[in-house]
Amino acid sequence: MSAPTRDALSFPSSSATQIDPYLPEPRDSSRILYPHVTLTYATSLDANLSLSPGVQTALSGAQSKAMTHYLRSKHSAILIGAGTAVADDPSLNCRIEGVGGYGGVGLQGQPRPVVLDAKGRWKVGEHSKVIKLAKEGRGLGPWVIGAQDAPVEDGKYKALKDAGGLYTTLPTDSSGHFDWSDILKALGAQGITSVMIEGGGSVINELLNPRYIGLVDSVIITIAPVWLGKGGVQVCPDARRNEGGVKMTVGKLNGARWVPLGDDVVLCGRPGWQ
Ligand SMILES: NC(=O)C1=CN([C@@H]2O[C@H](COP(=O)(O)OP(=O)(O)OC[C@H]3O[C@@H](n4cnc5c(N)ncnc54)[C@H](O)[C@@H]3O)[C@@H](O)[C@H]2O)C=CC1
Ligand SMILES: Nc1nc(O)c(N)c(N[C@@H]2O[C@H](COP(=O)(O)O)[C@@H](O)[C@H]2O)n1
Repeated sequence: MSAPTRDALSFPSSSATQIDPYLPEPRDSSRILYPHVTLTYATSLDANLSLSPGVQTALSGAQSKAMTHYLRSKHSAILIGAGTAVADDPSLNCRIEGVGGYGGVGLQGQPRPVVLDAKGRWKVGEHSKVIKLAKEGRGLGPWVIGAQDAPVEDGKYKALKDAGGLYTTLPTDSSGHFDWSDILKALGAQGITSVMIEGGGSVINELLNPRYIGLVDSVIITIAPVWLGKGGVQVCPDARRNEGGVKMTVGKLNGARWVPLGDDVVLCGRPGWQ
């Protein structure tokens, strides 16, 4: 057991029971091929994730932030795109009271950070928060997924390896993108049974695209009572169109549940089409 820490967060069980139906079953071995996918992010009233690309913007209040860390404790991995890794220098660990590093045993309850970095944009190293936390025993080392022909700067493999992480590659299509089925199968092959995908804008809009929406099990959105204005990183997926280019259907959340948390509201549901 590690000593409880001052920065540990807590999330009341009365709120947790409202979110739990949207979360993966613990240790669900049927999810080996394709992990359970929870898409989750915080947005403004005008559907922005941040003020502008590359700018970290705090939207979640204290209670919804604790909810995000509760979600992190319920997934075996947490995935972001390189744009978010570069903008935010995120910690990507779980800081809820009782997980490993925050009062719990070993690294129990800590999710594996995964960063999609097809073009080698994220200069991860000793200075990165996620690396420091892994070395302090407060998080797992990150896995970085690059393109097979992407440049890898000196020291990247070592920095990741020393922190218990790794660098791996996947094939890309002609526009340099991984196929999401390949990403999820690669995680499943490493024993990941559930992944929480936090963003940023490109990642979320891709997964809400009609082509991929079937891979997403749950969506959990924190809506903060602010407007960020034009020029932000916006959640706005491609529409589903017929051959003539006319919009056919609208995406929607089935089984929607609204959970007020402080000044924010958390919307949970299962994605589908109307
Ligand atoms: N409010 C919130 O909950 C969140 C806000 N953010 C914000 O979002 C912004 C970053 O968003 P974006 O610039 O859109 O970047 P992003 O985080 O979506 O990363 C985009 C990059 O990820 C890689 N990538 C994504 N999908 C890929 C695929 N299928 N195949 C290969 N590589 C892929 C590529 O390198 C691409 O350039 C930041 O300002 C950050 O602060 C990020 C996460 C959550
Ligand atoms: N839930 C949530 N609320 C916000 O207001 C946010 N800006 C984000 N951003 C995401 O959280 C990551 C930061 O995590 P750490 O606290 O550094 O562990 C960031 O990278 C985004 O994915 N999320």
